[in-house]
Amino acid sequence: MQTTVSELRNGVAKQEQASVSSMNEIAVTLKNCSLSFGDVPVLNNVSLDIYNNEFVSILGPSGCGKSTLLRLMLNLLRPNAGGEVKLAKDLSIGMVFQKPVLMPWLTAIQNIVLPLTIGEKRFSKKEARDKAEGALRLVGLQDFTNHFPHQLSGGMQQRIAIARALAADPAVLLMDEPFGALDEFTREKLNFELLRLWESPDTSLSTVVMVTHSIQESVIMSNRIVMMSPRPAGVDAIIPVPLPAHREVGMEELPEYHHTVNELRKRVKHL
Ligand SMILES: Nc1ncnc2c1ncn2[C@@H]1O[C@H](COP(=O)(O)OP(=O)(O)OP(=O)(O)O)[C@@H](O)[C@H]1O
Repeated sequence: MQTTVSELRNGVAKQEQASVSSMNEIAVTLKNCSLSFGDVPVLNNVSLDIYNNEFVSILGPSGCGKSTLLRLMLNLLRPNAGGEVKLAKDLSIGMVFQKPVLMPWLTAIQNIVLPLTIGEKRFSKKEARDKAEGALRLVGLQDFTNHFPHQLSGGMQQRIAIARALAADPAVLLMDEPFGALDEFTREKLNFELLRLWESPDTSLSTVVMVTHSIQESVIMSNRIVMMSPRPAGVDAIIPVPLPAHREVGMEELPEYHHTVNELRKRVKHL
């Protein structure tokens, strides 16, 4: 069936694809990945498939190895012998960290342009500027192009960091507690802004993997939740979230939401 533009705008198409993700192509796969820092084992035989078009959250006890898992996916770390990390061919990957890590002496747009003009996949200055302007529009900060980080709120700075990652047109976005440093109000606002960006036909983004400490955030945002065990971490459970595909404010009232939150709480107690 042909997808209409309005369906896409409503975010239905991407989300529906996610709900049948088991039939979709794999975006990132980890097979039998163990990893140690010196003689400290951090990951223990982690196998995980992340599908195109899905939103996956990673939960687990502090220090269990969630960031390490993202760094494996990003190819910044290699697993021990016998482990394998594969990114589907031609898929580009972006990363957003807990803190926005902006250069204080550069304006909002200069912070986004800079990484586009260095490294392997380099754009011309004009292309980089156009992409950065587009990304600022996506996150609603087009009127703050020439502001410096100290002139922006914490939430706005994190939006710049998201825009910086999106400007490079990633298909897969890895996020390490992206909203952990924000107040509850800003955090909830950005949760839904991120979902709308993920659904939007104006971005190349199809897959998000997000580390979070918040059970509630993971349930409201994800299609599946990966619960990690304590270090050396393995996959304790993978929990599908039975909420309607298009997430909206107020779904926290639904029984499916409470059921999933309670199930995760019980699991956390037994870890
Ligand atoms: N570069 C490194 N060298 C040595 N040890 C490291 C390094 N990076 C992480 N570790 C250790 O690996 C373990 C897992 O760290 P990681 O940051 O992946 O955990 P996490 O689950 O993301 O933690 P948190 O939830 O607290 O952010 C920790 O014990 C940490 O001290």
